[in-house]
Amino acid sequence: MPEKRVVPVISSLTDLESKLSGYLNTDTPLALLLDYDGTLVALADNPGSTILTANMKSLLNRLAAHPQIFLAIISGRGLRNVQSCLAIQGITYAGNHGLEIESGDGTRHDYELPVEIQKHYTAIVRELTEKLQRNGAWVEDKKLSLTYHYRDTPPALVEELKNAARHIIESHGFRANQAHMAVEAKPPVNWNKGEAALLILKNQFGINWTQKIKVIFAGDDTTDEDAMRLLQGSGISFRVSADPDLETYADFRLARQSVVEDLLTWINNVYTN
Ligand SMILES: O=P(O)(O)OC[C@H]1O[C@H](O[C@H]2O[C@H](CO)[C@@H](O)[C@H](O)[C@H]2O)[C@H](O)[C@@H](O)[C@@H]1O
Repeated sequence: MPEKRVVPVISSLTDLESKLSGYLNTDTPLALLLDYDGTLVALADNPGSTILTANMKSLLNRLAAHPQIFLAIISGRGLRNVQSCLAIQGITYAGNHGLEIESGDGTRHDYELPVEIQKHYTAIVRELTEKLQRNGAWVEDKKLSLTYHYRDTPPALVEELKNAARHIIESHGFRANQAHMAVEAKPPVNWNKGEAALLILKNQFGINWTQKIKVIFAGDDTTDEDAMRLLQGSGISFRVSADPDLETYADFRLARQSVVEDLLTWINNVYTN
């Protein structure tokens, strides 16, 4: 059973070139799996205000177009939402922490939530909205999972609202995950970003994908740890965090979100030089 631990940090392109020298080569295909918020874009005040920089967009488009690179985005956002944020055609997207997946050719995989769980979801949205959508906090209803945001809540009220939200979520049997200035409510099913990543890789490369490809995953949040855990030993994963004491299932820590640009630049350099 893998365990979380403090891992080496990467702070620059030079670091990547030295610490991962030889991991990638032009003869071996690469599956590049990436989270969105806090990874491809800096966190913003509101989910509608994230900015994908021109250089990141250009790097992602170049990587997506490379014949040896398979690109998938695995996000906590709703599927259509994250697709519209990136607007890159022909790649695979997973939304709602992997509950809904659409590949580049339009093939879908939708995790069927049992009716009982769907009823609880509706009840959580109603209860959170009625009781706790106040003092700047709000409910992002993504139809399969939700995010309770409290970024604009006065600090003195945060603990109270957060605890009350967790209580409502858990009283309906849902999982409450701490996220960035938010609590994510996820259905109690054995499906997460890690399971979604494995399914995407199997569908794209077959059951023996570990023998055919290199895999890189990057994410910044607690929900990304599921992918880091399940990919341990079969790929290399990176957790974006400024915390030197952070314990993670990833292989490396990226010191800040801007180092993701270095990661994409490094991959682009390997495959295009
Ligand atoms: O899995 P991700 O792609 O990282 O999505 C995780 C959640 O991201 C969004 O919330 C977070 O980012 C917002 C914009 O930067 C920020 O305002 C908020 O405080 C963060 O929690 C998104 O709104 C959620 O739906 C995603 O689950």
